[in-house]
Amino acid sequence: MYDFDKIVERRNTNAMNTDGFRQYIFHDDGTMTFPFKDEEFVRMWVADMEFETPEVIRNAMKDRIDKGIFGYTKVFDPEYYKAFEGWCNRRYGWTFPKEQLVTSPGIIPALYELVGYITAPDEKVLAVTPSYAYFKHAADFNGRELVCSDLINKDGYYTMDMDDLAAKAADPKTTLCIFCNPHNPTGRVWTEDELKAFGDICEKNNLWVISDEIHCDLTRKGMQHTPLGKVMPDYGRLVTCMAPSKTFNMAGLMFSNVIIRDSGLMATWKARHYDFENPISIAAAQAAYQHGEDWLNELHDYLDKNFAFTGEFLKENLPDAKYQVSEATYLAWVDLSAYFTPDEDLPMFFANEAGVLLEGGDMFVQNSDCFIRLNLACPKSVLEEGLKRIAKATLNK
Ligand SMILES: Cc1ncc(COP(=O)(O)O)c(C/N=C2\CONC2=O)c1O
Repeated sequence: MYDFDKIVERRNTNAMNTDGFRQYIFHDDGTMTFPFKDEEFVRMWVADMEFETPEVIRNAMKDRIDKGIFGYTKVFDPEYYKAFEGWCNRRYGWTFPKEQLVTSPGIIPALYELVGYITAPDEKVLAVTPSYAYFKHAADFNGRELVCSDLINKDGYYTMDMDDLAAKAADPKTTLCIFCNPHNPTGRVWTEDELKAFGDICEKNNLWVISDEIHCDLTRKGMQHTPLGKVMPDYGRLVTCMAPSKTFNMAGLMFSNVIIRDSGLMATWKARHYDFENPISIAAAQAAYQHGEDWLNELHDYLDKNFAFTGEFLKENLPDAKYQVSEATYLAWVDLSAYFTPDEDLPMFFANEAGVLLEGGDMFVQNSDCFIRLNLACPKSVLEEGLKRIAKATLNK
């Protein structure tokens, strides 16, 4: 019903994906040159999708535009809470009272604020690694030390090192954990048992936890996301972050959900957070949760096929690459340590030798040497071209 094979032109739309890669990946000041024109690159880096945002969402945005005025706006209409809470209840069997829900122009801005609201200047933030770099940036921005607990990698399947987490959580100066559930970049969907073990460590050490669940709607068929709040139903020091931005390719609309249980932290948020919102973003998010399910189900089918194709391709063309289908996200995490050494700059190599833009190596804080992360949320034809170029450049190096 939906055309995920369609190539959508993104240039001249101020897209990070097409125009921001030099600065973000290579910290370039605009002088860097490559043996490829910008339009010749296969873009598999930043986590947004090459698929059109569902028409049902775009129609809701157009309807709001037709109302004609875009003055100061907040989420006053209870229909938004009903749509989002209904989504969580239907899909995850999890719910929360309306007074715990606030919104933020993105989860990263919320993390930047919450680290400052929750931790004192001399306190530390805990995260598992490899990690989405912005977890470290949120600590850095607030002048807090990030303490890393390396995930255990067993043939491409990652698990939490509970003994290491327990030891690091026991430090009285470590007061907050930013937890990625599901996990970017390894793609893990944490099981209830893993979440309970993690939750026990947090509870024993009275740790604040921000559970970043932005990827929760993007699971492979048969995988079930469990909100951390579901296995810690009575834990007051939990903040849960979710958003339609990854799910429906609307990150540019800057709209996400923050569920704060602690009344004291909520009071601080309400006192310090600038809570006006973009009226078109509210309309889009509400339509996503009310009417986005059909499109999402078809997206799941398409992504599952892209992950399966990637596995077959690597087995045939880069047999020493280690790869497991990600249980969630649209990001493939590929171990190329059989072909590269830790000192090699993989994003630079693949940009110059393959004309592929990807993230990898030390872009994920630590515990990520020789890995590349591939965005598979693109038409199959684009994925195939990207994989062919990656394999050719790797084998010819
Ligand atoms: C775990 C996680 N949290 C938050 C965000 C961003 O939230 P926002 O501020 O957009 O609401 C991302 C986006 N991840 C990206 C974006 O580009 N590459 C990535 O890995 C993410 O992976």
